[in-house]
Amino acid sequence: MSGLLQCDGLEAAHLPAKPLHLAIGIFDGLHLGHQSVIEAAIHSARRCGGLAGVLTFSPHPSVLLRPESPTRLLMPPAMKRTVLARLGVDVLIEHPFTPAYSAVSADEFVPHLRNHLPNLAAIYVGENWRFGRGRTGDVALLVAEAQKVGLSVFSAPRLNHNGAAISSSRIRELLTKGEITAVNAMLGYTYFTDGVVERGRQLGRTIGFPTLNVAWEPELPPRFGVYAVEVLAGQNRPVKAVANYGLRPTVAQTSRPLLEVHLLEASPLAYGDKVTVNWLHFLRPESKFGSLDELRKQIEKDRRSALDFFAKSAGS
Ligand SMILES: Cc1cc2nc3c(=O)[nH]c(=O)nc-3n(C[C@H](O)[C@H](O)[C@H](O)COP(=O)(O)O)c2cc1C
Ligand SMILES: Nc1ncnc2c1ncn2[C@@H]1O[C@H](COP(=O)(O)OP(=O)(O)OP(=O)(O)O)[C@@H](O)[C@H]1O
Repeated sequence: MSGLLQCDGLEAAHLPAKPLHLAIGIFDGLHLGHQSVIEAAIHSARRCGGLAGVLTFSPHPSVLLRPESPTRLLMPPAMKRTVLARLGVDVLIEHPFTPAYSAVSADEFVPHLRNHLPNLAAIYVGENWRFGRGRTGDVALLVAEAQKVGLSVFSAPRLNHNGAAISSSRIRELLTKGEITAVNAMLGYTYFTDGVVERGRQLGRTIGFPTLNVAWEPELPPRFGVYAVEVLAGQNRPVKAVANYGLRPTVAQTSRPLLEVHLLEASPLAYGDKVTVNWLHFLRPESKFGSLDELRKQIEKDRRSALDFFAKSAGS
């Protein structure tokens, strides 16, 4: 099967009659641990001519269970779809996490799945996965319940990074601290922003640093600051750049953060172009300068730091 088939809920999952190898979880960020679960499903599906599926839930359960402080997500649904399609997943089922769904008990979970997915052949989760009302079900119960209806269960060992488990929560925390190198190491791909190039106030070019503004409003903003990034548009090769993400306190009074990209190489980018910005390296926190001249001198240093970063990464 080519392309990602999307289903809006289990009820709407009318799938081709092939064995379904289904990975289950929230999968916010699709980090290396998530990928090991999903890749196991893809691998088995390919071996037996079946379908590789992902069952995920939306909104995040915290919206229902902890409405006073819901989890702010690393990736919007569109970004999740992009990465899943890139991984080679055939089917994505986004099931609404409603009060009724949250009330399904751990014992009822497998029959409930089987009922909606008659071709379900195997379930893929991480070894720490919990399910059912109050998260009372664990992998041992899943295996026992699955056996009763002839399904197999694969549970992936927990993947670590620097001695601690990789998890979406850990990545969220590091992103807000600007630790983009660790974020990228745990994601297994480069954290990215998809957006459209917008016109700025054109002040940048008067101080010698024209910037492209990328329209973007993430649920979980990365740390405000200056980053070495690369910009991709269509099939063009990546363009090296340095970006500021933040409120630009030297020149603006706003509460709406902006991603501004200053290109380090010539490029045909124009307003309205769709771009992907890959976040590679944190250079410094955003700060408020006493004058435009001080800001200009600092941006010149940022340019050099970014060029050094690119020169070093080309040599490594
Ligand atoms: C590499 C880089 C670093 C920046 N750092 C800061 C900063 O630390 N503080 C700040 O107030 N603005 C910072 N800015 C934002 C500038 O104030 C902004 O790009 C400039 O005023 C142009 O804005 P405009 O696109 O709306 O014309 C930075 C911009 C770039 C490209
Ligand atoms: N480090 C990991 N190694 C292997 N599997 C993992 C890892 N982290 C999560 N998984 C598995 O991936 C699936 C989706 O996980 P989920 O998104 O619920 O967890 P998470 O990344 O730990 O998120 P959070 O930090 O928000 O709890 C689950 O089956 C889970 O067990």
